[in-house]
Parts: sequence; C-alpha cells; structure tokens
Amino acid sequence: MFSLSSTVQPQVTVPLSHLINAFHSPKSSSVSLSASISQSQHREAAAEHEAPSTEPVLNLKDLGLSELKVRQLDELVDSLLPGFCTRNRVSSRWHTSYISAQSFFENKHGFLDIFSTLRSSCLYRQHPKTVQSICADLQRWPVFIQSRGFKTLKSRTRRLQSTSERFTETQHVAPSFVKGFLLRDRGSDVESLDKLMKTKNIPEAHQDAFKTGFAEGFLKAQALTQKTNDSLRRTRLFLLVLLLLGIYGLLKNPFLSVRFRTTTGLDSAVDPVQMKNVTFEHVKGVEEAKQELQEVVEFLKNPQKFTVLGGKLPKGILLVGPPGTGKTLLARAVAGEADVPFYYASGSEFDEMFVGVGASRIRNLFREAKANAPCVIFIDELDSVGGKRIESPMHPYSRQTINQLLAEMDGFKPNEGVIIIGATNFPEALDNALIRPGRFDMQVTVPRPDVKGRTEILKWYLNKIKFDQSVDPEIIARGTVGFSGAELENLVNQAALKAAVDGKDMVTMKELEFSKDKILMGPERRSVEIDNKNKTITAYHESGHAIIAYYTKDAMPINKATIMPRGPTLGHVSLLPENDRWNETRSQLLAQMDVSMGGRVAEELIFGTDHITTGASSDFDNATKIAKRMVTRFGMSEKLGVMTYSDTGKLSPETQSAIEQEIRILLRDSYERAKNILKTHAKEHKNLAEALLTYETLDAKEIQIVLEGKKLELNFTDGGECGHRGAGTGRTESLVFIPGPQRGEVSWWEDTRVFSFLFFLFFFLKHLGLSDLPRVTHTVKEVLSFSDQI
Ligand SMILES: Nc1ncnc2c1ncn2[C@@H]1O[C@H](COP(=O)(O)OP(=O)(O)OP(=O)(O)O)[C@@H](O)[C@H]1O
Ligand SMILES: [Zn+2]
Repeated sequence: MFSLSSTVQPQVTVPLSHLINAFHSPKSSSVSLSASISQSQHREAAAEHEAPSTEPVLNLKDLGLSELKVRQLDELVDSLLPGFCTRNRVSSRWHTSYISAQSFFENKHGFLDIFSTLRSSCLYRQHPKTVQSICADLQRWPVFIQSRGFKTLKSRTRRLQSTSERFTETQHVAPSFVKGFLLRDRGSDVESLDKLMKTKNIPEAHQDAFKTGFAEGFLKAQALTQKTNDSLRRTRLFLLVLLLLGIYGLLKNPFLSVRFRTTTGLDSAVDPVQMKNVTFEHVKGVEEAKQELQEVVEFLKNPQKFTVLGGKLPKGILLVGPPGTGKTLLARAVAGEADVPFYYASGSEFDEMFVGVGASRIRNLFREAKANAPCVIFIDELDSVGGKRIESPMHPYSRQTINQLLAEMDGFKPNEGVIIIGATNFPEALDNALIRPGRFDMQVTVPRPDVKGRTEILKWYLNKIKFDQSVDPEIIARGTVGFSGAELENLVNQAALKAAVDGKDMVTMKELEFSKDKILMGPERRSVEIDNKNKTITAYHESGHAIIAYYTKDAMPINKATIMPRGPTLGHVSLLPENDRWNETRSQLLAQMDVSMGGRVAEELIFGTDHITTGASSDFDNATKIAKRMVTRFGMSEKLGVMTYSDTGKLSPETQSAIEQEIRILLRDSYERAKNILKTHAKEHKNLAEALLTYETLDAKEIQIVLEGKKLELNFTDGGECGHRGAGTGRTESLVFIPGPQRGEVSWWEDTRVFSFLFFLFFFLKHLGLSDLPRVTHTVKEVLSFSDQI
C-alpha cells in the first residue's frame, strides 16, 4: 500500500502516492465517493472495500507512470484531495466526514442540521470537478483496488494467477465508477499513462525525477507493508503461543481442568437414575441397616400415610461406615425398593474454587428433585461438602455451599417426599449444624460385615461365577476378618481370574485362598531363589508355630502353613478363629503369645543358639504387644492390679520398671511353654517341617494328617500358597504393597505430552516465518523452563 511519508521528495512523489493511496484506502475512496455519488452507493463502496480484494504486484513500468508530468500530478492531487498539498495547509474540511457529522448532529439534537446539509451541498457544488476529473483521469490509470485484509500469501497468489478471474472478482467489489477503469486492459493502461505524460507535457527533465520519486515512494510503501505484516505475524505468533500455553495448562494442571469443568458444567442438568434393579436383596450382611431403612422405603411409597397423623419422618439419613461396606448400594436399594428416582451427587462435586458454583449446583439438584418427588437424593462423601466450616485456601467457598445445603434441607416440607441420604466415613468431621434434628437427624451405621455377613456376601458373589461344589465360603469368611463387602467382591473376582489364567473351568478353594492371600499379603515371589539352608530354617520355624497352635488348647485352629515367599515374608502359618472374637480370654491371649514364640524356639532347638535368625522379630513384636496390653490395659497382672496405665512415659520409674518386669515374666513364661511343647512333640515337628519342604504349602487337613503320623500323599501342584510369617494372633493383617510411580515421578505419557507440545510450538514458530532464530531458541528455552516449573 502506498502511503505518505515526510521523507519522500515533496514536489513529485507525495501527490502521486497519495493519489494512488486515495484509491487504495477505504477511507480516502469513501471521501471521494461521498462527493460524487449517492449515499447508498457510498455504503456499497465502503462495504465492498471491507470485503477481500486483490493486491496486485506491479512494477513501475507496468503502471506506465514514466511519463507523468509533475504539474499534471499536482493538479490531479489538488482536484482529488482539495486542500491537501504541501504548499497549502491541511484543510479541516478534508478530515470531516460531513455525512457522519450530519447524522451525529441529528442523533444528538433530534432534528436535521439544515445548515450542515446546505454546507455539504455547497461543498459538492464548490468542487464540481473533483470527481469528474478523478474519473476522467483515472479512466486511464492502471490502478486496482487494494484493501487491507488478513489474506494468506497462498490465496493472494492464487488470485493473481488469473487476470480475468481477478477482474471478475473486482467487478463485484469495486464501486461502479472504478469498474470501468479497473476492467481496462493492462497493456493499454501502460500506454495511456505514457500518453498522459506526453499529452500533459511533463518536461523530460522532470520525468526522471518523477520516476525516481515514484520508485522511492513505492519502495517506502513496500517497506511499510512489510513492517505491518511483520508486526501482524508477531501478534499472531504471540496469540498462538498464549493459546497453546493455555491449552497445555488446562491439560496439565488438574486445578485448571477442574475450573474448566465446573464453569462449563455450572448449569448442567441433573438427571435421576432409576434404580429398579437394585433392591435390599442385593445388599448382604448389613441386616440392621436394612431394617432401619425399611421404614424410609415405606414412607417413599406412600408419604401421606405417615404424615396424616402429624408425624414427621427424617429429612436426611446419614449412612456411616468404613469404605466399601455398601453405603451407596444401600441408598440405591432404598430408591429401588420404593421405585422412585435416585439422584446421585458426590460431595466433592460441590467443593469449588469459584464463588457460588457449589451453592448453585446444590440449588439445581434440589430443584430437580423437588420437581420429581417422591425421590431419593444421595450425597456421597458428605464430609467433603458438609465438613466443619473451616475456610481454607483450598475450600474458599465451603461456607456458602454448606449454607445452601442447610437452606435447601430446611426449605422443603417433611411430607414432600424427598429423602436425602448422605454417606460418610468420618461422621465426626461433619458440621454440627448438619446433624441436628431436622437435617441429617437419623444415623444408620453400616459396619464391616461379621463372619456371617461375610459368608453371605461371598455366597452372593460366588453365585455369579462358576465354582466347585467343594468350595466352603465360610472358611474364606473366617479368614477374612475386617474385609468389607467391596473387598470380598474383589476376592471372588480375583479367584475367577486366577482360575481362568490357570485354564480351569471353575473356581475352587485354592483360587479363593490364593486371592485372599494376595489381597492380604501381596503377590507371590516365585522368582525368589531361596537356598536350601534358608528354606530348611523357614520350614522348621513355621512348623514350630503350627505345632504350638495345634497342641495348645486355647489357640486358634490352624488354617494353613506355607514356606512360599509372598510380599516381605518367607513363609507363614495362618490361624482361623471359629467365629469373630468379640472378647478374648486370658488363656486365649497367652496361647497367641505361645504360638508367636514357637518360631524362635524351633530355630533354637533344631539349629542351636548360635544359629538363631532375625526372622522372629515380628513374632516378638506380636507377643510383646499382647503382654503389654495384658499388663497395662486389661488388668491381667496380679502385681500391677486392675488398673490401666495409658501413658507409660509419665509414670514413676518404679511403676515403669514394675510394668517392664511383668511383661518380661509373661514373655519368658510363654517362651518356656513353647519350648516344652516343641520338645515334647519333636518328632511331629520334624515330620511337619519335612512335609513343608516337600510340598511348600499344607492346609489344615494335611497338617493334621502329618501330625497324626499318617503318610501324606499329595500330587505336586502349581503351589500358589503364601503367607505372613508369624501370624500368631489369627488376625489377618493387610501387607499389600502396590508398586506405582513415586511422588514426583513423571510418567512416560506426561513426558510425551511435553515433547509433543514443544514440537508443535516449534513447528508453528517456523511456519509463521519467524526467521529470527535466536529468538525462537530463546522462546523454546523459556517454554522448556516453564514446563519444568509446572
Ligand atoms: N453389603 C454388601 N453386599 C453386597 N455387595 C456389597 C456390599 N458392600 C459392598 N458391596 C460391593 O462393593 C461395591 C462398593 O460398595 P459401595 O460403593 O456401596 O460402598 P460404600 O460404602 O459406598 O463405599 P465408599 O464409602 O467408598 O463410597 C458395591 O457396588 C457392591 O458391589
Ligand atoms: Zn514366625
């Protein structure tokens, strides 16, 4: 684009370049148009200039400007741009768009400015020749409309490929008076310009100066265009980098992704889930909870029946219990039994960084529910929305959210038929306002199932797979003290997977035992090479535990003994209580201590005092813990009496040493008892250890066969047994180690994401033609350090 420049030689180049500019720029063309054509035409022209048009590439010869005389040029510019000339001062009229000034006046005052209208018509009349001369002169000028626009180089080149195409296109966008002029043949344009220079008698001496001036103007304009393009490119590049960084940040930063999700999902519709297929039949081992919830089901089925006498049913029910015990399942069963819609929400969904988002979600949820009453609203993890109202930077708007929840709960009447069921693992963390009468005023405890409950749950899930009739769910249930419903479901599922991997067509006890041990103690370490000496020590150590358990009256029955390494252990003996133990007697506790001592005693008796190992440390931990609790908590020491000693550190030195003394005596006596038993049953001990070395794992029946002195005949199987060395208490402990990426480690896909991001960034930098390579490198370095930070 051609434009004015103060450094351009004034007498020659300025008028011409401005003249051309006047035709190229929308602003100047609209001025010239406004003086010559009607207002509608003016609008059309302006619109056309905004539309994309061609940008010709012409050299000076093509333009035929070599013969234009300076005087002629000045005249032309004077007639086109009255008042604009280096010798004259710039006229204020030149800068005024009288049409807009007129409409501005009308808008402001409510009536037409007659004087302005007259003035504008005067202007028209004062320069009647302006447009005529422009048209007349421009008829012979090879100028094309050029308008600014964001054109790609590609499209521009494409357009310039066909002249005829270009003309056709120009025909659509150019004002009518320019059309004729534009549609002229390019060759004749050149000629006519030469002619013009001749006819206007531009002196030959000035012709060269004119050409030089024109060339300078042309080049300056080119430079300016180049600059504009460069700055545009830089702006685009900057925006693009910002955009990429933004997208990357959204993907990378969970905080941002939460924001994104929450803003987009602010007013998302809340859809109920119909729970027809889930009933109380699906929830096993939580009979009390089911009974308590039964009346809620009745209420949902017929709300009027309950409120007709003026009674009030609880609005909110709080299900309290450890994870995986079936709280969600129970809430679904309530809705399913009553055949009403079930609205599920997780407390963490309401915990938002934005003010009002959590509150608005609660509002939406309750509005929907009320419209579809009777129904059940279930809020899982209630503690994350209704926790004690501590405002922290992580939960800046928790107060509003809780308040909204309280307001909504207060806002509906008890007979509306909406029941809110909340679930939490930490009832003590709940805000007091939430658990007062009128809100979550009914608490139902959902505990871990007892042995009967576990058996029922195991049976329920076993019925969904193919299992051998010899499977006794009760044995598994007895060995899974403390398992939740979800863990039992997982146990059965893992057994089914194991059977499939081993190519069996049904699940047997072996698979169930295997998956139980896997959940409790981690996977087997079959690849571990244990030398014969260590194997022998382990076999005698474990059979020592088993012998004591077998021959001690109040010890728990043996379930299994193994020398197969699993997790951190080299072998173990597992003991099963007949039932869940609610209380333990003194003799039961002493028996547990004796069984723990059995391992070390065996090592000492068989291999001698010099060859005892470190393998008994967890056994001693166990035994010491029991002895200490007997003395300090259970009042089972004659010397210290029936008194509890909670903080032993604060006790007098005498009391402390008395406690220590008592614990020592208990442990020593236990060790002696174990020694006696093993000495008495040395033969059985040896037999059992050898059987373990041969078969690696023996179950209760097989142990009994060996200890009764019968011959054990077993086919070698694939093993699959496992253990926790020194499981003397009979309580199952979970020692599962789940290997995973350490904190701070970046997983491979995150790396890939960073590199693909950098690759695209580099690609775009190159694509946008940023030839300044040091800057590119610098930017990439910055991005790299930024990605390091995040
Ligand atoms: N008592 C049960 N009877 C049958 N299945 C159960 C029982 N408890 C848990 N499950 C199984 O475990 C799955 C998970 O249980 P659920 O989600 O109901 O536990 P939850 O107590 O809500 O856990 P959380 O507190 O972690 O939310 C259930 O879908 C169901 O398959
Ligand atoms: Zn042991």
